[in-house]
Amino acid sequence: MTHNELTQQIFSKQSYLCVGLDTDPRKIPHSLQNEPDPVFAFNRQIIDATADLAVAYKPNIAFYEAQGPRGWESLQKTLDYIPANCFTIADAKRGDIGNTSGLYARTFFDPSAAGLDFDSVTVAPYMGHDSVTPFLEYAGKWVILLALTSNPGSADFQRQPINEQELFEVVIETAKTWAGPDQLMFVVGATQADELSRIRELAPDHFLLVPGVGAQGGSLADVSKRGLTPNGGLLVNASRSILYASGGTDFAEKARAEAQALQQEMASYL
Ligand SMILES: O=c1ccn([C@@H]2O[C@H](COP(=O)(O)O)[C@@H](O)[C@H]2O)c(=O)[nH]1
Repeated sequence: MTHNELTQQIFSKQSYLCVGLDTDPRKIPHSLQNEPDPVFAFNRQIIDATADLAVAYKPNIAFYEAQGPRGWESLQKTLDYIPANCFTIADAKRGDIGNTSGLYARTFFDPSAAGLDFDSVTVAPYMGHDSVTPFLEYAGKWVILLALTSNPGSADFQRQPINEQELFEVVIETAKTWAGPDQLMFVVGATQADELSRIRELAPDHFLLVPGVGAQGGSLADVSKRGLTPNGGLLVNASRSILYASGGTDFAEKARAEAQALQQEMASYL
């Protein structure tokens, strides 16, 4: 999906919601446990309940890898089920020497390899340009680079001063020389909303993927006030607060209600 297509989806759905598919088999309602693939059965109902409210879906790969081959099968079925008008994110946080990154890129972007055809993958910047560029070689695919993450440990390295900047600022400025806003986004945690104005000065045209509203307590209002651009420019993710809004048979209905509350608030900011 291109930058323009994503922007169009945001304005037509009046939403910049990304639903995180962090599906933990231990949290799936009992009513689905006897399904042949409980994870896919759960995801399918979540997608059906939220597809008109969300512009993106983000399966976190850890939840699928932890299930071994069954998990990869659930991931592939889930990805195939996501409607074509929704942007897809493999939240895998990959990055290695170039030769190895090339294989990670193939895994998520080349359907003839592992069967997966994501629009984007999250990548860690720590190993530098040659660990990121193999992902950028796939035309039409996106890298979403970790910049300032939502967790407390983000202070350990990302906030360290370096040449009168903080490390996350150096990451953004440097990575902007590797790819433009049509292929590169940055991850900024919703819990870091205070830094968003500064980040917007550095990256006025890049999409930001913002996880951390809902279970992590980030403020959608603060993120939107500081991060929205005339083109939208944000994908705000919520995972647990939507997926597990109810543990009962009404889980899809309750997930929809959570997603709708976020979408309606987003519409008021657009
Ligand atoms: O800085 C980051 C980067 C990634 N994540 C991921 O987003 C979701 C958040 O889940 P919630 O349940 O809404 O808290 C999860 O997959 C994280 O691994 C992040 O939270 N922060």
